[in-house]
Amino acid sequence: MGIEIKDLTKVYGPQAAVDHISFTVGTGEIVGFLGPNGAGKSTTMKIATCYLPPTSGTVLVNGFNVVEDPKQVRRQVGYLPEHNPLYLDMYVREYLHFVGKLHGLGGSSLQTRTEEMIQLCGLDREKHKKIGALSKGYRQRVGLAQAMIHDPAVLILDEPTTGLDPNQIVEIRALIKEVGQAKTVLFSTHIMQEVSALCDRVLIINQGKLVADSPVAELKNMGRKETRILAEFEAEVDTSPILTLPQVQRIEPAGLHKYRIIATSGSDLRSAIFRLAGEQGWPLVGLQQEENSLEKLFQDLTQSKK
Ligand SMILES: Nc1ncnc2c1ncn2[C@@H]1O[C@H](COP(=O)(O)OP(=O)(O)OP(=O)(O)O)[C@@H](O)[C@H]1O
Repeated sequence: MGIEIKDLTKVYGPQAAVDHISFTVGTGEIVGFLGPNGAGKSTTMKIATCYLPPTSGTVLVNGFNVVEDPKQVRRQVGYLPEHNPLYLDMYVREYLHFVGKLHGLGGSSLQTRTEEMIQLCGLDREKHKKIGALSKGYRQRVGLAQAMIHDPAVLILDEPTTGLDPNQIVEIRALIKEVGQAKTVLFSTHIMQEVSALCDRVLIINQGKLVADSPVAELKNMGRKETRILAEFEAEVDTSPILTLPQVQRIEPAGLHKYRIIATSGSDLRSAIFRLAGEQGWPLVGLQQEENSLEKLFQDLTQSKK
């Protein structure tokens, strides 16, 4: 079931911050939500977590409608908002207890869930501190712990790694990956490597409109009219026999003893080139199919519409 969004629009005055978007996030999927500043990511996430009403369209979270059944939606969903508002004067454990109680937990299940979240989110060493005394990374962990305390099936995380140092980024990503094995996760980010590292699928939104919804691997080949293979040799070689391979269009120099072989789209010529190198006695040391960079693709999809 996961998240089902159909023809969602949110209008602020004259501006359509979200403009007729539709997508689904299936159970057990981790999906990255990308877009430039002001594209409509947070607005979409706030609607899916019942913090904002939609102007029109339908949003279902695990089958429950955000407008008709917000109580059920809140039970199904854990939300880490962009600015992660926390009560800085509360102690970590006290705060998690407080949030757990808001979700209707009590007695031993409240104690157990709080301890589980402290362990899962790596908060054990910091659990006796006030939230105000924690570093940004640890506050983010508290934010994740509060989002998961009621064991929701769906997690919606708005820029969960923004402002963290590289070590903390790696740790929070690992945590998302771990919890994502059992839950549906939609998270927004500006970091392309994060999408490659974490996601099954990526959504790109620009000026309120969805401009891509695709598996990460497919996205890397999107818009590509040709296949490019980078071949590296130990010494200079006469590459003209490569031009006789079917589908090869041209060869360009790409550095010392390196050549970029350009072929028609969809053809993977690596094994043919490997065989040819053996026949010709070429000292081949590297053979690699080049992918689109996600950064470039993101620019293409989000700048052309401005
Ligand atoms: N309460 C509001 N009133 C008026 N306009 C708003 C309001 N909230 C958001 N907007 C506008 O809606 C658009 C989408 O904003 P949103 O916060 O959803 O973008 P975003 O993709 O999350 O951006 P960022 O990456 O910068 O967080 C922006 O132009 C923003 O100024």
